[in-house]
Amino acid sequence: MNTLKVALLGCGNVGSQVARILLDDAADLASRSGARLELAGIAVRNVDAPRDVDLPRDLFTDDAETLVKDADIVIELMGGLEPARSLILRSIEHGASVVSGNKALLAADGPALYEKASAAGVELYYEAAVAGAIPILRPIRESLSGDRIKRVLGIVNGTTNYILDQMDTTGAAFEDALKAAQTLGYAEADPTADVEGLDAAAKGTLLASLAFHTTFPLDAVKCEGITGITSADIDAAKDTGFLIKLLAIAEKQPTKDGGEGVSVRVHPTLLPRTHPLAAVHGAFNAVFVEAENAGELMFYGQGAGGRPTASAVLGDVVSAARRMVSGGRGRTETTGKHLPVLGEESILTSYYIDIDAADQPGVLAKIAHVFADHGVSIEVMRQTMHTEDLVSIADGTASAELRIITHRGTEESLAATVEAIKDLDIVNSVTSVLRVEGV
Ligand SMILES: NC(=O)c1ccc[n+]([C@@H]2O[C@H](COP(=O)([O-])OP(=O)(O)OC[C@H]3O[C@@H](n4cnc5c(N)ncnc54)[C@H](O)[C@@H]3O)[C@@H](O)[C@H]2O)c1
Ligand SMILES: N[C@@H](CCO)C(=O)O
Ligand code: NA
Repeated sequence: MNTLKVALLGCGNVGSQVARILLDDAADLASRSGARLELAGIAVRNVDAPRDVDLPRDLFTDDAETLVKDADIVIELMGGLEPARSLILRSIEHGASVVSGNKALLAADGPALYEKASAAGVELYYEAAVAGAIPILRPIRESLSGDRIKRVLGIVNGTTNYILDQMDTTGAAFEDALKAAQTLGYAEADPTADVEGLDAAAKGTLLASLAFHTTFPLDAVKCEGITGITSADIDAAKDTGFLIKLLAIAEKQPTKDGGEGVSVRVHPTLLPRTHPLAAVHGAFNAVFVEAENAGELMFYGQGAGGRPTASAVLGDVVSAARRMVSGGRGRTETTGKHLPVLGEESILTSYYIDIDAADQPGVLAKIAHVFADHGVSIEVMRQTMHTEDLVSIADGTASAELRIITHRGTEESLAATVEAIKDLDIVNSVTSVLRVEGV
């Protein structure tokens, strides 16, 4: 049996688990790959740093450049753009196949890296980069390649799903839930990428590129994180039979000339509690795919954490090894469709708007007028009195809460409607504005 040399770059949450599995499960991995997978070395910043997993000291080096020169397969789990990018390029130049979990790098620079790998006849796999352990990239790239995907809705960030779930189920404060997610190893080194939606945006572009065979640039994603979500938003959602999830939504949308384009957006989203994605708790992830012929599919599992993510990495390593043993190329990126990339102005969505208004005759009519003037139609409107104080009702100082869900409209017209409502003299405040899916 041949031996393939495997170089590991990074030994943190994920890398340490990958090293452990490579050593502990060597016999199984060899029989599935058709070659022995020899862990040749692990590149880290500090070879003497304490580690959660007990690994042979002589495997460690701080010289990643030298390590990748002799490798057949390089596993990049350092994160960040540099030196990860240069080391991946160097590995490809030396003829190694590469497995990475680095969504930030792939979303920023994927096309250039896939092209280099393709030209060199080696594989570049990254199943761990989207939704951790869940097999989602390979099913989209291979199993669904005979279908047409219309839309992908993903809970693809474990940290934010954990935070929102804690806020919803235990009433936890945002900061406490974030600290717990960091301790559990879900969060990025800088959790801003998680809570501001950037991590989900990077994953959204990778999903869109594979699903729609069109490269989707990261800077074209409309991205809003969860830092603005208050307990009032959580309570209002609960009260109306919804919950809030941070979704990455990649979809085909009609273009003005009658064709179709692709949009990607990330934002906190209200979902009915009966929606399949509403059952995704804790740091779990799920990707809901709507395809023309397959219909609706849901992929569910652990999207973060060292061991689950290591499972996806090892799956890619075995696939790359098998290719090396049997020869021939795997399926490469198919971005030849070149659909137009749509910006914010073309995105169609529904809004939930919570309005604190005076409880006077004619208030509903005034508010309904603003919607009509902006061409936005209302799907549901519900009114709740804020007071049972008969004096304030009689003298006209009572207030009412209006909860409105709109039909789908453009972001532009919905945002303008909200601004115009805020300006009405009978409106005290607009207390919550969230986008809605699944109604
Ligand atoms: N943690 C998760 O749940 C998870 C899930 C999916 C994907 N990922 C991705 O996997 C990658 C690794 O994540 P992690 O959570 O294991 O990160 P981590 O911060 O725990 O580990 C990073 C490791 O890389 C090493 N490293 C960083 N820069 C280096 C450099 N310049 N030279 C040598 N070594 C260097 C560090 O010493 C550390 O050992 C990231 O790209 C991350 O986005 C992580
Ligand atoms: N920080 C990421 C890790 C998995 O990519 C998350 O919370 O989902
Ligand atoms: Na995955």
